[in-house]
Amino acid sequence: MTHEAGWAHAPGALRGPSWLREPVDPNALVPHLWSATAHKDASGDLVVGGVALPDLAAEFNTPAYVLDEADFRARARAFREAFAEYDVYYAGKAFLCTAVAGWIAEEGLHLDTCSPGELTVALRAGVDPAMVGYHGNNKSLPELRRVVDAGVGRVVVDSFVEIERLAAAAADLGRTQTVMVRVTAGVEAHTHEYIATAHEDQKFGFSITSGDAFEAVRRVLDAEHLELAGLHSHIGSQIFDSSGFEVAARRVLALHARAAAELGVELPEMDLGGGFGIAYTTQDDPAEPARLAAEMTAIVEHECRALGLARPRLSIEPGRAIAGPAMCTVYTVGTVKPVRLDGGAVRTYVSVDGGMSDNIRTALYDADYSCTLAGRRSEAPPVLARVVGKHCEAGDIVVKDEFLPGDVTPGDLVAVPGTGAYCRSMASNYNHALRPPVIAVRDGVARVLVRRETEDDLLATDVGA
Ligand SMILES: Cc1ncc(COP(=O)(O)O)c(C=O)c1O
Ligand SMILES: N[C@@H](CCCC[NH3+])C(=O)O
Repeated sequence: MTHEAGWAHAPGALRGPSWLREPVDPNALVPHLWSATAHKDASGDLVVGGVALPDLAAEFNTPAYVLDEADFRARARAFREAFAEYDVYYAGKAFLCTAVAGWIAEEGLHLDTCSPGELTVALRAGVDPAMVGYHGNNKSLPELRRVVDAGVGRVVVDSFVEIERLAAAAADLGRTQTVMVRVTAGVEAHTHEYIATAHEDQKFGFSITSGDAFEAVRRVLDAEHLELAGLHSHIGSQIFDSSGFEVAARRVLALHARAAAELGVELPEMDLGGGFGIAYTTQDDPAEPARLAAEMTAIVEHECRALGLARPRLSIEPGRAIAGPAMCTVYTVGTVKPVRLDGGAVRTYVSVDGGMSDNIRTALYDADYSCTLAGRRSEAPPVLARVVGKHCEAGDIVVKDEFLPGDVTPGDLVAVPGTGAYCRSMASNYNHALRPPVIAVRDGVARVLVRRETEDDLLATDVGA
């Protein structure tokens, strides 16, 4: 059923951004935006992992993050299999909890961490420390001592002072620590400025252009208790094609070649980072891991041949592409407010019981999301809606533009797909909001991985008057 002649297309009606289309069937899902097990049943209930979201909402309340375990595992496995000759590090910053760290280990992936808290979760889950990587642009000496002491497989260094600290920590503990040097390859990733990381004017890595990266290689090689494995480059996030990786690989391998020529060392490893994009809306068309693997491998092989280098062992660090599509957030609608704009068009503001505290990405990166009614069918003509939260900010927007049935009403459930990456992990207690639980669903069973916060949790850190 289409709604080309529907309410939303009445003269003066808002049409939204040019890429946004009215749903062909508002009672169906756009499959590539949802986790693999998600579908709508005959009554319009959204079912994920065999669990109907109205049942889940009744048991666990809303808002709630719903994690499709089979989908998460399948994506992790797809990366591991497509990049079988690589080490695949799941970037835990996207979403991490003890259960998920365990799934990553069970699926045979490495785990990338970048804070003491993430490392704690990995160790608590029983992940082999040798399978863990450690990142960060400001690691303290006590932090590095702990990392070395834990036996973390590799540390990616990001500054000269850190090389000194890490060497001191390793010497002190009588260990040899494997190290990667993070370099900025000078690539402009076509993504939001705040999530691009390989251009020169930002905080991460050693610049190849300025010579700092070569100097860092020299210093790590000179440090008695450090073992240099290779170079690391992460060009940014939500990247859809391999052209940025191609330029980065070429520049990083040129530095491998310089190290071989001038310092006499062939570096055995290279990491091309994460950043693989996912579909948040119908405008996004991400590449499959197999295609990415083939393209990236071809690039590296070609460059190595041209430079006369043996191909280094490769690694990557996908986060979003594994966790993102595996999760959705379910909310309850609290109010519906048609707002008449200049020119007479109407935007329907649908307020839900969460917002920027459980998904900051719309406010922070101007990110686009989509959504659907999750608890009933509707034949009402669609209206252009904006799904907003309950925080004290006009920018508290979850979904900027989406067509929802015109009869959307308080009490309806609304689900937003693609919230597995950087939503729970960047959630806050703004306005003393309680961070929502993460509920794993699989084969008809729902289980809590992270429980909902309580007001007692909030008060626990407030020591009182
Ligand atoms: C060093 C590093 N590796 C991996 C990632 C994961 O990126 P993504 O979740 O976009 O794959 C990030 C985050 O951007 C990162 O900074
Ligand atoms: N947090 C960002 C990506 C950058 C994270 C890691 N460097 C996002 O939500 O897209």
